[in-house]
Order: sequence, then C-alpha cells, then structure tokens
Amino acid sequence: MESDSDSDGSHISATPPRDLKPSSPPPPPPEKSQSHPRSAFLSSKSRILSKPPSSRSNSIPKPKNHSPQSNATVSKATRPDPPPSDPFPFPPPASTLPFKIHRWPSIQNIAVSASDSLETLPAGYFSKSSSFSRIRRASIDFDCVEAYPDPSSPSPALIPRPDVETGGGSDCLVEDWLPAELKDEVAVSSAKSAKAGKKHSNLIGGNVPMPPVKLRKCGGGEGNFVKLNLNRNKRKFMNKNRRGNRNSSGGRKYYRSKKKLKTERGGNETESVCEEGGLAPDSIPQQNQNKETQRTKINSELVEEAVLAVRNEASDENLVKLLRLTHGYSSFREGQLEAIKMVLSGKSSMLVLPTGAGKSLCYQLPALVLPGITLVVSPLVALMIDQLKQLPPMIHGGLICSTQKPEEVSETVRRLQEGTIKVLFVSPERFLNVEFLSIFSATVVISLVVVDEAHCISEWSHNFRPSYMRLRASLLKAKLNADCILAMTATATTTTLHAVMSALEIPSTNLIQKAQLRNNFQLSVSLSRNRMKDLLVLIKSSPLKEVQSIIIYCKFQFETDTISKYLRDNNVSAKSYHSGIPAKDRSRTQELFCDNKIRVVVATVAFGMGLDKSDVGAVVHYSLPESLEEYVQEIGRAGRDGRLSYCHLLLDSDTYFKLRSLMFSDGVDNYTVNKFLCQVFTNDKTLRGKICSLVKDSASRNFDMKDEVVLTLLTYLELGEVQYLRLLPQLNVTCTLSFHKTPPALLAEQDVVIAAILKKCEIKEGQYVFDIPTAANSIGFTTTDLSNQLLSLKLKGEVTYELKDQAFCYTIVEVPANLCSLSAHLTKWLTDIESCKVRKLDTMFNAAIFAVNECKKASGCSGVQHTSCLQRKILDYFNDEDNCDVTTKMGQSSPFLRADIKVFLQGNSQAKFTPRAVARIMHGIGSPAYPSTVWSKTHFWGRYTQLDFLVVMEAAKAELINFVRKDAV
Ligand SMILES: Nc1ncnc2c1ncn2[C@@H]1O[C@H](COP(=O)(O)OP(=O)(O)OP(=O)(O)O)[C@@H](O)[C@H]1O
Repeated sequence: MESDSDSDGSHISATPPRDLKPSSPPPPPPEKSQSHPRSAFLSSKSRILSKPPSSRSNSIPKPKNHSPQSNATVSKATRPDPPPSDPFPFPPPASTLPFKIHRWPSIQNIAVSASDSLETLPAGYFSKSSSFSRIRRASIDFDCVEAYPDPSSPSPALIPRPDVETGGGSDCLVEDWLPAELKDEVAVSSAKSAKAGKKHSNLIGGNVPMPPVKLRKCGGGEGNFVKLNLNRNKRKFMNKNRRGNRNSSGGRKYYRSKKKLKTERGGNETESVCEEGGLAPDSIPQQNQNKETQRTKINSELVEEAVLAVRNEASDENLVKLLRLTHGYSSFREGQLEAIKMVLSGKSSMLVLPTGAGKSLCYQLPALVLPGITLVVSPLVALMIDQLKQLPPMIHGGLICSTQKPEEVSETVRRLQEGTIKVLFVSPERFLNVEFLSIFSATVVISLVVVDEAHCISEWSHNFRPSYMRLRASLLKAKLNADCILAMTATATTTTLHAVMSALEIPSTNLIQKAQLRNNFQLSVSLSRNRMKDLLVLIKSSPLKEVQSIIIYCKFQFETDTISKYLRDNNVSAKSYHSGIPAKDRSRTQELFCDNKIRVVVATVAFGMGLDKSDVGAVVHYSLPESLEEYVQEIGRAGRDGRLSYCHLLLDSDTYFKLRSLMFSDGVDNYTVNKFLCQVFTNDKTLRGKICSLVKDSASRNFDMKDEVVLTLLTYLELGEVQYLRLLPQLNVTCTLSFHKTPPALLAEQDVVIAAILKKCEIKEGQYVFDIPTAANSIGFTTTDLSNQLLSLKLKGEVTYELKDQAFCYTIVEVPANLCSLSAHLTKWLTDIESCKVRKLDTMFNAAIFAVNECKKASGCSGVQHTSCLQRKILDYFNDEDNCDVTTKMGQSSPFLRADIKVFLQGNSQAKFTPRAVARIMHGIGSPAYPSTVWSKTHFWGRYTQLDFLVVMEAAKAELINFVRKDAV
C-alpha cells in the first residue's frame, strides 16, 4: 500500500492535480462555462470606487497553471470538470475574453487549514455534522451502533486501534458509521483476513508519520492577566472631560501636557503618567490635591443626596439630577431611562440597544441606588477591564476571573465583604461555581445580576458561549437569591431574544428594544478580485482619505500582519492587532490608535470589544463577516460620536468558500459522541464522585474533536437540563517525580501524599511517574491539595517534578441512564447549532451579493453605496430571521466527486476514514486526527470547497460503503 498521501493515486485522479504544469492547450470548455463565477468579478461592479486604470489591468483572469484545462498529463483531464450546477450565480462577464474559463477558482487560495490562524473562535463554533440527519435520510440507522462498548474488548468487527502517534486517522473506526448489516459483513471478512494474515485494506498504517498536534495555550477564554482594583487610583470626576469628547483621550492629553509643562519648568522628571491616563496621585501638587479633595467631598455629598432622592422617588427629574452628578450628562439617551426605571422597580428586563448607545449606564446608575451589589457577567476579560475602568469614580468596582492570582482574588473578596464594592464583574466560567458561591456570605446581598452580551446564552446567536448556560433565572434565584436580572445586547434576532428571555424568565412586557442599527452609517460593498489593492485605493480615495481613524477587520491573523505591512509600505500609518500579539503590544496599539498616532488598525475580531473611541470614522471589512450580527457589531465601532461614518465591505468568493468550509471543521457524529460518553462515564463505578480526567491531546485525536468541542460537550453535561458531572480546573495530570534528600520510602512514612504516590506510580529510569488524579483519589485529596503538598516538598528541596498532559478534570454526579439517547440528543444539538451558523453566513453573503448584483438602486443606493438596501436586509433579519433568504450559493453536485473520492480512498487504503473525515479533506479542513500538515499533501485537499459540505459527506459515505463492501467480499 502507498503510505505517502502525496502520491495517492493522483495519476488516476478523476479531477486533475492542482500544481501540474500545463503541457497542452486547454480542452474546449462546455457551453455552460461561459458564466464562470470568477469572471463575474470582471464586471463593472467589481471596480471599487475610483480605482485607477492600472489596478484594473489584471481584470482579465489569466489561466492558472493548476487549472483543470491546463493539465494534459492527467488521464481524465481531457474532459471539462466544472460542477454541473453553478455554485456562484454571478452574472456573466461583460468582457469578451480570448478564452473560456472553467470553474475551479483558486482552490489553492482556499486551502488553508482550519487550525492555521483563524482568530479565536467563539466557544460555540463547533460544527456538528449534519451527518446525523443525512444518515437518517439515507434510512440507515447509525444510532448506537456500539452502545456501551467495553473499551477494553473491541468488537470482533473492529479493526485494531491505530497508534495515533504514527498514523493519520481517528480512533473512530471506519465501521463505526456503517449500517449494521455491513458491519457483519466486515466482521466476517476481517476475521478471514486476520486468519490469512491479511491487513484490512482500510486500516491506518503505522508508517504515515504524524506530526505533533499543535496544542493551544491553556487558559481558556480568560487569557489576560488582570490587575485588581483598576479604578482605585482613578482621577476623581474626570468622566465629564473624558466622555462625549470627540477625542476620547482628551483627559489624558490634559494631564500629559501638564507633565510636559512641569518638565519644561524644571520639575521632577521622574514623575510618571499613571496607567489610567492621568498623573500618579503623588505627583499632583499639594494645593491642587486639597482642592480636589474638597471638590470630591462636596460631590460625594451631592451624589449621596441625589441617590436618596431617587430611592424615595425614581422620577425622571431625580434620575437626571443623579446622572448629571455621576456622569456629567444632561439627559438620557433613548431607552436608558426606561431600562433604569424598570430595574429600580425590581423587574427583570431585556435591553436591546445599538452598539455605543450607552447600555452600561443602565446598570451603573441602578448599582448606585440599589442597596446590594450589582453582579455583571461579561464574556471577555478585556471587556470587563474596560467596563471596570469606565465606572464613574463614586461607583467602586471589582473583578473576578480565573487568571487572577489568589491574593488578588482575596483582596476583591475582602473589599466585597467589607462593602466597598458596588459592581462586581465576573466571567461566566467562574460564575456560580463552588468557589464563587463561597464568596457570598449572608452579609453580601445581590440586588441585580447584569448579563452583558446576553445573546451568548442562546445557541441561535452568532456567538453562543456554552459557559453562559449557567445563566438561568432558576439557578440565579436558587444559588444567589437574585431576583432582578438585566440582560443587554446590541445584536439579537427575534429567535435569539426569545431564547434569552426564556432562560432568564424575563416577561415579554419587559423588553426594551430600540433600532439595532444607528442611522449614521454609510454602508457600501464591492466585489473585489484584488482586495489588497482595492483596499489601498479605498483608503486613499474620497471619502475615506479624509477619515482620521479607520479599523480594517480581517478573519485571519496572518492577513492583519500582511495588510498592515502593505499599508505601511504605501505610506499609511497602520498596525495590526490580533490575539497572537503580546498583550503589551496590543494595548500599545490601542493607545496609539486612541491618541490618533496611527490612522489604521488592521484587526481580527479581537479588536473593538469595549473600545470606546468615539471618532472612528470608518470600518472596512476586508473579509466577509460570518453573520449580520457580526457585521453590525463591527461597524458599530464607527461613528459612536454620532457623525456620519463609512463602512465598506470588500466581497470576494474565496473568503466565503473558505469560511463556509470552516463552519464544518468542528462537526461530530453520533457514533463519536457515543464513544466519547462511554469514556467520560467509565464503567468503573468506584470512580463515582472521584476526580476523573480526559487528557486533551489524546481525547481530541481519538474522537477527532477539537478541545473546544470536547469542552462544549463536557459543559453541556455539567450545565444542561441534568447535571451529570462537575467540571474541575484543568491541569497537567502526569507527574514525573525525582527525590533528592530523604529516600522515598522514608519520606513516605512522614508524608501521606508521598505514600500514596509510591503506591500508584511506575518507576522509569529512576523517576516516579504517576497520574495526579489517581493519587489524589486514593487518599481523598483534591488535586489542588496534592499539588500544594508537592510544591511544599519542592521548596524544601526534597523533590523536583515535571508535569505534562493537560487534561479536562471532572467528577461524575450522575451516570446517564441511556447513553445512546443522550449522545443522539447531544449530536442533534451540535448539528443544529452548526446549521444555524452556516445559515447565518449564507444570509450575510446573500445580503452582500444582493447589494452588488440585484439592488435596483431605487431607494437611495448608488454606485457601491448600499446603505438603504443593506439596512433593510439587516432590520428584516433582526426582526424575523425566518423570513430571510437563506438559499445557499454552494454547488449541490459534481459528476466527478464520487470518482475522486474513490481514487482518494484507493490511494490511502491503509488509513481509516469516516465520511466526515473524507469530506473535510475534500474541503481542505484539518482536524485533530487528520491534520492539515499531513493531509494537505494529497492533491484532493480542498478540491471541493465549492460543493456543499453535506453533499461531499454523503458522497464520501456512499463511496466508503462501496469500499468496505468490496473489501468484505
Ligand atoms: N446619556 C448619555 N449621554 C451622553 N453620552 C452617553 C450617555 N450614555 C452613555 N454615554 C456614552 O456613550 C458611550 C458608549 O456607552 P457604552 O459603552 O455604555 O455603550 P454600549 O451600548 O455598552 O456599547 P457596546 O454595545 O459597543 O458595548 C460612552 O462613552 C458613554 O459614556
């Protein structure tokens, strides 16, 4: 068998390889190919704004040397190979081309691994496989093919598990997805083959080298180190200066100029500008300090009086007075007063206001008035820090997240218990866990729970966060005695709103919803064949050339770096921003941008959350957003000062195809989920209530699921309708210990932990290797207790140790009565979420395509400017998602697909595949068991990105069945 996946039978490929050099003229194209999708980009619509003629010179596509028709060395390449249906119904080209173009647009451009550099995907970005439903449609019952398998004794039908270190392919055996009758056939055949010493033809060979799977850095979604008490040294009452100012850094500038002045006058050169933007308190001249103190005192008294007045009567007048004193604003914005009054009267409410409309104020004022504390649950640490900083000085805030040091958490708890914190920010991962609940003694009363970015609760939102499942009214009431909830979002469809309000038990009468789109945007979109050039032209042409601050959003980290460099090379001051850049450099970039020292930030989605720069004048989407929600959220970074701002989308098909493929990168199948559950709820009953662990690396390869998907499943098992388990902090579970002073046996006599370790360890080359949870369980310790004990022995010089194998840890609360139905339920849940995400992407793409291709330009749209039609699409979408056009532009069939899959399987007959695995390879998506580093070498990699993933998966299933059947005969 061929072991090199690069030579997987490409010479008999049904479609030609991509990289062969042309050696004969292209074959005559089929009639249909005149409407080649790429050629659509040549239409006049593809010209962006006032693009100079030179940039249009490449408007006629050159045949690529990888194109099907250019390859005469391939046996079947003499026939045209476009898919029969037009997956991309752009209008035919206006130009008369010297040759016809076939339909395989730059597949190699699309073939980027899913794991390459896609910016932090929301936790809910897993796919599921529609395989579940598709398989059902094919009336093959794949449910529970292996209910409760004993992991130690594989069914005779199963092929021996491969060594995942050495081969490609997952631990999900090819037979797992087979119909029962075929499994029997294969079982017989396998047994025969085994007797005859024959290797199963679809078995992973041990000779395909498997590169190490890149692990993400641990730390989850709360990756930033957070200093406590950020608002402690805040300048008092500087908010009025800072807020509502065209230049949001006005306050900072004021202080900086003072510093400069002082230095010029020979003042102390060592005085520092504090991180929050003002001078450090000790540098303020004594006289000023006194005045400041005096003012603060008077203000505090006034605020206290105003608070009392509101407590007596929450009238408009009293509230405006309080607003003036706390925030310096003379009036409320639309929706604010309504929301504040609702909350003050103890009614849970749902607040939907556009980005930048001032939602934070709707909990800040009540926090001051209500007797207890206000808990704010926020999805990102960066966002929490920002919100903490933005609290007015008289509202004391604190923050709790998992990346804090223990002493920082203790300090917050101390302040909380002594009553000096009014607003506490907490991440959803922390919320309601045992440690968190222990903070709240009877003395700490919670008056209000605020759920920021509340759409994250709903699976049907664009940004579902499994950890938000913790936020259910019933749980909040039971565990925190919290009756009043304020849910806030800027972007939610009707479906999402219903889901959120139902989870938080908010009556429909308590919905405060204003238009989800501000009306100071000019929305434009253009088709682009050369986005980089078009972007430069855009920025250097009117109206953007007059705009001081611009954000460019990209989907991939590498794009942000490339584009910012390109812009700099062309005299545009630009910096990139993404989560791969060190935090210090990121804040520096944000600071430079806020201070107008750089004009452009080229960023992934990581930039903008909590950014309160009011004068961003333009947002350019270099990549298609994944949903209209994302689009609205990102354009919402512009024009927060109310001025007209420009939002341009550079539309290209490659990005759409790539994103659509990636939507399927996290899918799961019922049989995989079933196996997963079997491993989680191990048959070993003695483990009930004990600490269990799943090593991330091996679990993700065995089940061919990303860490995020594993975590989502575990989170569901903890927070779903029934609590099956309790998640514990993740840790490295394998410890290799060396003793240095006291001999091990002697130390064991003095130390119960060492005694337990010696009983549970293996000795390898003089070192003691053990599993931390196993050792902890044997003496009833928590893993933290055991780790602390080891640490103290290390500090005494007794031992040194190394830790490895990062794992998810949990204890089992209840073993599900029926693993099969639970796995079916979980699979359907994930599948539905994936379909929803795909629909959202299609809707976004359709809206953009409508603007460039179908907009009649009757109602104010003109040229590339489509404010009116896009606004209408967006509002329709938010008002009633179901009415939106979600027809897909993806191809639904190809005459060559089955043949290509067959060739691929033949060329890799030693590897095991599932239909999903094959479809992923055809779509150029890497996965833990089939990493792009290995599989991108096959020439089928990413070949069918323009065909619907589900269609490819169906074809793969049919071919795999044929393959196995043949093998069984
Ligand atoms: N009544 C008001 N008058 C003037 N400015 C206000 C008022 N309320 C809020 N603002 C200012 O509007 C800006 C945006 O407020 P905020 O950050 O709360 O918006 P948001 O709705 O939470 O936005 P996002 O959804 O983007 O987080 C802030 O600078 C805030 O101080």
